Amino acid sequence: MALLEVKDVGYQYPSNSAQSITGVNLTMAANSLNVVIGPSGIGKSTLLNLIAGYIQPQVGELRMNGQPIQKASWQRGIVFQDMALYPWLNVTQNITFGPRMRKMASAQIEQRLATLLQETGLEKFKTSYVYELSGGLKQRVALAREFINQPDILMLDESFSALDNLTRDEMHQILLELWASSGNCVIVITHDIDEAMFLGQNIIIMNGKPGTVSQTITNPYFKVAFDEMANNPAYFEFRKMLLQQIK
Ligand SMILES: Nc1ncnc2c1ncn2[C@@H]1O[C@H](COP(=O)(O)OP(=O)(O)OP(=O)(O)O)[C@@H](O)[C@H]1O
Repeated sequence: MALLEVKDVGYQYPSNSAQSITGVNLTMAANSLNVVIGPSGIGKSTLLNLIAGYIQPQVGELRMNGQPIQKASWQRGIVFQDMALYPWLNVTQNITFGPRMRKMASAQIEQRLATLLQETGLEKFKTSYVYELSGGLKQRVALAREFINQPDILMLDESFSALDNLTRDEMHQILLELWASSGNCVIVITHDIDEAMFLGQNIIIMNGKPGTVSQTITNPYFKVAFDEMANNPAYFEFRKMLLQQIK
């Protein structure tokens, strides 16, 4: 059974006269890394909100591990671009806030925290307050804060789009490492075709009017850096094909 099943889902915001998404079908496996691309306003964030359980579809259904998704849960975390970290808490307190609230055993929290601080390179900042950190470091805290929950599904909504290229490349490596060591299902929304091609084991294409999922493609260039492909016409053909799909 797939970890996530989305069946014939349609959604219309109560305040909107138009349908936002329609007829969305997709499945995702545990331990998969999925990137959703599509033009602005096509319904990518709406799809994440539905998977998170923040909103409920008027048509169709979403299931996780066979169970209907009916409300928000720490088992489906979202990292937003603005992150919403707690400025009055330090890095460690931000990362451990969720598990402490859920009364996870301290020893387990400490163990997960130590691993995450090491994987994200945040060890030397563990007592810093988040207002003291750069944008890239804040994103690391935001990722660690979700990965510490070991959610079944972890979603990133344009999380890296405000970062400079170098910092974004670092974040890609950190995300890949966290994904590989956690075994979570990760879903990334991006506008950036090169980010999609690097991070997407599966690339999910949304287009149409109202928006829908038209294709899920197994990406032959998963984890392949753009720079390594300068002389590879097949890579650029694939990139062009993706761009045409999301025009
Ligand atoms: N809270 C809301 N109330 C009413 N309509 C909304 C709301 N949020 C989104 N929409 C509409 O639903 C459609 C899909 O929006 P959504 O934000 O999911 O698209 P998106 O692909 O994530 O866009 P972007 O890439 O620009 O963030 C759009 O037409 C948008 O105007």
